[in-house]
Amino acid sequence: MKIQPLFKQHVMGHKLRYAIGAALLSMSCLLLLVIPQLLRHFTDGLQTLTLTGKDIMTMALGIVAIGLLTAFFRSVGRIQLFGLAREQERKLRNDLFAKWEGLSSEYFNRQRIGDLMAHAVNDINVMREVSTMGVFMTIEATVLIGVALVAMAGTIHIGLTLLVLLPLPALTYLAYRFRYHIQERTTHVQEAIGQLTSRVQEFCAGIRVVKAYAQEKSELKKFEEDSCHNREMNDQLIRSNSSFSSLSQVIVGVSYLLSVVFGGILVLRGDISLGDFVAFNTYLTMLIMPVENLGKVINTFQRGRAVDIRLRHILSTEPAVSDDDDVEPVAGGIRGKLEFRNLSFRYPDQQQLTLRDITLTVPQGSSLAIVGKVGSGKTTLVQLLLRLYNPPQGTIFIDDREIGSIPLQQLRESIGFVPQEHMLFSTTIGNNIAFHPHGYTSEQIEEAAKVAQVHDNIIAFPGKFDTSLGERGVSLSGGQRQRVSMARALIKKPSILVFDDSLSAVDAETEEHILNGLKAVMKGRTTIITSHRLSAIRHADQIIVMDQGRIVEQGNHQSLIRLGGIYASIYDMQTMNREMGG
Ligand SMILES: Nc1ncnc2c1ncn2[C@@H]1O[C@H](COP(=O)(O)OP(=O)(O)OP(=O)(O)O)[C@@H](O)[C@H]1O
Repeated sequence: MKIQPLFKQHVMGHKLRYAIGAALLSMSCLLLLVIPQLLRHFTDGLQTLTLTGKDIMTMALGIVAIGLLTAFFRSVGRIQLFGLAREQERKLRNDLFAKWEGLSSEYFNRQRIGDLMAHAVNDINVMREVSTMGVFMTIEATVLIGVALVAMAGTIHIGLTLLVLLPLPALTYLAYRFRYHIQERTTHVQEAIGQLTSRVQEFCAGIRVVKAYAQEKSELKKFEEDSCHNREMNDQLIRSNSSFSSLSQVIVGVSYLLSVVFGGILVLRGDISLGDFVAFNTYLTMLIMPVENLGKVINTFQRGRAVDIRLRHILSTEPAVSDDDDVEPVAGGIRGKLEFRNLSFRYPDQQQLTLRDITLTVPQGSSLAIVGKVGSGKTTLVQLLLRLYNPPQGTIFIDDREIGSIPLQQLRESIGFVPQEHMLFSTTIGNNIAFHPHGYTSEQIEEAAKVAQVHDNIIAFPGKFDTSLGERGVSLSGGQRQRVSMARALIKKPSILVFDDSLSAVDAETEEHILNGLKAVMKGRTTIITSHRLSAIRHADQIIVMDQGRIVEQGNHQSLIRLGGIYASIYDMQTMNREMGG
């Protein structure tokens, strides 16, 4: 998908408002340019002693009036243009967030959080700078430089104007030379900030591990290294920026010198009046700032261009998992019959197959348990059911429909998924359970919490269900987090329930309570449980044992024990452990 440059898109969408803002700002610049003409008459009048007190008063009032009008037009124009820039900033952030929401797990596996944050915060700030200072200074510089030069050449002295203009192409050359340099260094700064943000984010997420392993010093050292790198990158950018700005000032200074020396000679020779000389130098003084700003404008647009390319790259990223155009919702809703047909799957960028030739049917309303060693592919199998990754065409069917032909929204709304890592949001416990745009009643929230065996824990908190959680729910224990996460899936009353090792952080007694509570909920719903603990799954209608991505044993608890294979040996070992423990 090709996207137009973002700034161009925004301007084209708000042509009239940009035109009004530009007109108001131009008006203020034009008014400002009247002042040198007033000074010219004033100086000539003084020199010829023809000025009256009334003339002086009129001139003073004129300058005040111009000052007030300039300020008025400038500030209204500024409000208009800056308002547009804020509008663009808001829209870009929303678009970026919406884009990220649509992208699949695969994309996020490849990104560092710090980089994503840098895009959302710093990159968009640069875009705002383009639309505020960039636009503002471009209009100001164009009008001030253009009109001042015409006034200088047309009304004062064309030769002198051309002379002071001579050094200016050097400024353009300079800007050209610095162009890629500054862009490159800006990218390095963004990367360094991304690295720093990732480091802080990772540190905060892993604070318990850092402390438990007494790694504070080494973490601080790593942070210092990143911090130094960030400073170095910023120093390099500052050096480039200041060299550019100093050299441009030297060039402007040369123009000024030429004006004073040769303008002075022209006055002495009587080619121009003293008033002309004063007006000429006032114009030149007025030019210095916009000419200097021209450098900043080029600089800002260069940075903007680099950011624009980056943001457009993100905004045009196609999600790896998305609906085809011809998807049709399953009439009457998904009921929950699952079928895997010769499913083999390899993660993108991986050589090895993670799942091999999985063939399996899970009748609607029945339960399937998946056991197997670490890394045998249990999570991968359930993630494919949610289409967090794309399974190969024709390998997974739900209610006899190929999974790819079911709208993603309907598919995911029909599955209550309790993932291995229990992500809780920094809001109340109630909101964490009722994680749905339409919300749920407090009775439904309490009921789900009861089935997940976390109700009693929650009402023991002073704020009960309104208790606010710290970021990622760190104020709850691992087991409590697991059960809140489970309540979130149960409240949906989905046709398919998936528990991915969801009982690992609860004790045997709580596990028993949860499983008893789940019996009623599971009635009529297809349920998949992956677990390392056989006690959690032995009542499942169907159990599969996975090894290196394959189903190596299949049956129910009794038949697998009779088989005397891997399942039986895990069962023996766990039973022995329990007996030794008890
Ligand atoms: N996003 C990914 N990209 C590439 N490889 C992955 C990805 N996720 C998992 N894998 C690999 O796929 C294999 C199966 O992982 P999976 O998480 O499905 O195993 P599991 O049986 O659920 O393990 P566990 O019991 O530890 O949860 C592992 O070798 C793992 O390294």
